[in-house]
Amino acid sequence: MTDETQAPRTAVVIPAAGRGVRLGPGTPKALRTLHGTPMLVHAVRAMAASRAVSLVVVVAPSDGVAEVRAMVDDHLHPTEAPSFAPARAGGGDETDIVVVAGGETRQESVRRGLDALPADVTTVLVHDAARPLVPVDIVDGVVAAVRGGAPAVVPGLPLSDTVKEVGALAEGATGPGEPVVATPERARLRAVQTPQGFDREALDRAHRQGPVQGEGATDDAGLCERLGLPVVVVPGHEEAFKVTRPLDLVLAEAVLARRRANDGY
Ligand SMILES: Nc1ccn([C@@H]2O[C@H](COP(=O)(O)OP(=O)(O)OP(=O)(O)O)[C@@H](O)[C@H]2O)c(=O)n1
Ligand SMILES: C[C@](O)(CO)[C@H](O)COP(=O)(O)O
Repeated sequence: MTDETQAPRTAVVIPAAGRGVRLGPGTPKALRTLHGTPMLVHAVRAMAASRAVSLVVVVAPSDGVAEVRAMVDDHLHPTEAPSFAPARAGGGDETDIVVVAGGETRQESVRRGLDALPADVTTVLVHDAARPLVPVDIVDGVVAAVRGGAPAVVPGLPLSDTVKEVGALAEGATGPGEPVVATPERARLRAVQTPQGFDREALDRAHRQGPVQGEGATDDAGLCERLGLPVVVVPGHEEAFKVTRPLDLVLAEAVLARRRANDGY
């Protein structure tokens, strides 16, 4: 329950508890470095660059909470101050950072982050640590859409590939490939990114509903769709891509190098 007498407050939950299996063996993905800085720190900075964001909840690997807390303090609280003042577009207040332990799935990690939010938070963003380079304009666009009345907002981009739906091969069957069962109309598809933005009450409700069958909900907006809530897509950005496979690391380093050359980032 939120206190209507207080100013609306926006918080971000950053799930960062994944292992990064698709990236290959090594340190958990969110703790790997890009241009010498952990991916998670890039992601926190990207969120805190928005004037709207006053609290970030980082969801760390359950065996790495102390390490992540120390990393956050090293990179973002160098003077032991209780909160950190990021380089915001246009200046602004400071951002508090809380670190909590994650779960076995992304969905469980997000729920644990939601459980850590104070009562006065009315708008929640959920942002993958694995999307460290999202520009602040995208964050602001999502927040504006939620504050404008949309209960669930996702940034998205049109696809450049044609997408095929495939069926499963019958048990024991062999064949030259997976059978194609449909080709959805590409113009109506969007590849969705994060941060996804929500009315806090709607997202809490979506996370409290029963278990999801099959692959599960691969994003938080999907849980809202199951409740029948309207979800809208706002423009995403190509630099908000998810670092998933080794080639994505090469792209991320190249984007950072271009930013550094262009504006000394
Ligand atoms: N149990 C989990 C699994 C994922 N995540 C987070 O959810 C985001 C998106 O997930 P993904 O890119 O799939 O990350 P991983 O699960 O680490 O990757 P993989 O599936 O390759 O192991 C990441 O920031 C990841 O840290 C999480 O907090 N808790
Ligand atoms: C939430 C997400 O980033 C939206 O595209 C995506 O669904 C996460 O998927 P992952 O398999 O957990 O990386």
